[in-house]
Amino acid sequence: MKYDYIIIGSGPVAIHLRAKLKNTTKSVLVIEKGFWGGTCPNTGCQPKIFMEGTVRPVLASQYLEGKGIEEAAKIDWSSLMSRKKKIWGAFRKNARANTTTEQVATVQGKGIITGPHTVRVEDQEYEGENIVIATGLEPRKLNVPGDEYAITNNEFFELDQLPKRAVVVGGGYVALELATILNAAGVETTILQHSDRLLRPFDQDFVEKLQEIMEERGINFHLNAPIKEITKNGDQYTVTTANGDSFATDLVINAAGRKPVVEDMGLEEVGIEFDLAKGIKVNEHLQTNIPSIFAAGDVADNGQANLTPVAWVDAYHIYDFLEKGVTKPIKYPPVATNAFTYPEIAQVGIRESDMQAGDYVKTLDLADTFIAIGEGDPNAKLKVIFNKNGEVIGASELSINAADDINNFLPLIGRKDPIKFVNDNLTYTFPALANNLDEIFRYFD
Ligand SMILES: Cc1cc2nc3c(=O)[nH]c(=O)nc-3n(C[C@H](O)[C@H](O)[C@H](O)COP(=O)(O)OP(=O)(O)OC[C@H]3O[C@@H](n4cnc5c(N)ncnc54)[C@H](O)[C@@H]3O)c2cc1C
Ligand SMILES: NC(=O)c1ccc[n+]([C@@H]2O[C@H](COP(=O)([O-])OP(=O)(O)OC[C@H]3O[C@@H](n4cnc5c(N)ncnc54)[C@H](O)[C@@H]3O)[C@@H](O)[C@H]2O)c1
Repeated sequence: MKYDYIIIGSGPVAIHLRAKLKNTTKSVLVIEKGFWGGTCPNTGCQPKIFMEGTVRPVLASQYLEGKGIEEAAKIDWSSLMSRKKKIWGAFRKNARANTTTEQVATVQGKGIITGPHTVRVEDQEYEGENIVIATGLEPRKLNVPGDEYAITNNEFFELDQLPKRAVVVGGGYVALELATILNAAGVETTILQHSDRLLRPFDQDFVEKLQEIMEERGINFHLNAPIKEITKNGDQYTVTTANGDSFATDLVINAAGRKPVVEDMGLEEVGIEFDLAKGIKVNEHLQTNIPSIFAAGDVADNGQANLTPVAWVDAYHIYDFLEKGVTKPIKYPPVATNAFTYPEIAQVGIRESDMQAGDYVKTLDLADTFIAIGEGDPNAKLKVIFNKNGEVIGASELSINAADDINNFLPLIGRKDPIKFVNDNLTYTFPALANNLDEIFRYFD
């Protein structure tokens, strides 16, 4: 069978590429070995943000207990999970059928590349004018005895029962987001991070403050604590670190990073260049060293953060390059990112620690703003970084609304005249998060 496009992996890359290809008569085959829709709607962003919908008001009520709220709310895990499973169960059931159209064929199974234009699934070979590898990331093994006892994000969003205690291995996005949910649900939560830093892409002053706030809520952090082994005794586990400390627990979560899905899928045999840690090597059009084979999204070594909107940008570029004849190299817009902790921590552009001579930072204590006072967000802070010409080159935020507020800075990144632009063009609703811009640009200058 012959197609114009074969996409291996049905995640955000495939979703956005096939949406664009709807404008054409090109035939598409999507191959998926696991859940249709990929990581984001099955084991990533979407179940996470769904659970945040309950976690946020519960934590907000804790902060405001005795300050306007009589009794803080509590999470009812079983009704939360049954609502989650109802919504995502239906999604999983229908996702493949919703992908399949007259234009888009679907195959369930593992795609193995056999040549510049061919992909095999079990005994069937498919031919593609273009092949797009969009196989994403998967949890990295812990490489210690007892690794098999640890669950990952793949199982976390299915947990029927909450443990009394949980040990989360890792100190990145997944570790801190899952720890936030567990702690809000009343689980005694311990984070074991092998190095001395958490959440590397973010402003480290804010990360330290976040750690302090999470510790005040009862989350135990152990940095410089690489784990040595996990043992099981009945229903309990013991996690031992190289420092000789041991932690008894009812659940171990491996959140120690994810690796590109590149193995055992024909890359070596066909001669496609890749790196086990960074992913598949691509040029400025996301082509691999075999021009008919592209790689996009998390699995591509595209120099970008592994985020859903980046996967969309990749999909759009492949469409523009192949269907519109656009020859300009891929250009990523400023990519904003946020860890869904409580408070949240967000970043776009450069951080204070990346500043060069002549750059300067303006820091705003958002805790004094009416929204933060009302919502109970005493640690809210914002930093905006400017270069010597006054252009905005970065913003960092720690606040319960950081994920949304950071987006207000996106249109200003790289602007030569941010103050004039804000003054001349933007009159926001008041009071609202965007008034933080007023504070930074109008009252400071
Ligand atoms: C817990 C968690 C939370 C996250 N939260 C956010 C967030 O809040 N915001 C954000 O921007 N990003 C978030 N991410 C990252 C986001 O999920 C990814 O960046 C995004 O899903 C990448 O899309 P993709 O299409 O490249 O790959 P994926 O969505 O990973 O899809 C790859 C698909 O390929 C399939 N596959 C692999 N190998 C084969 C093969 N040989 N044959 C057939 N199919 C194959 C896999 O089964 C998978 O379904 C989160 C990730 C995790 C793990
Ligand atoms: N909110 C979001 O946008 C969001 C949420 C989740 C994931 N993601 C994306 O998915 C990617 C993967 O997330 P992640 O949290 O799995 O990875 P990560 O790279 O963010 O974090 C992995 C963490 O584990 C630590 N670590 C590595 N090996 C370890 C070991 N042996 N023992 C203990 N700790 C160890 C690392 O130092 C790091 O802190 C992220 O980089 C991000 O791009 C995004």
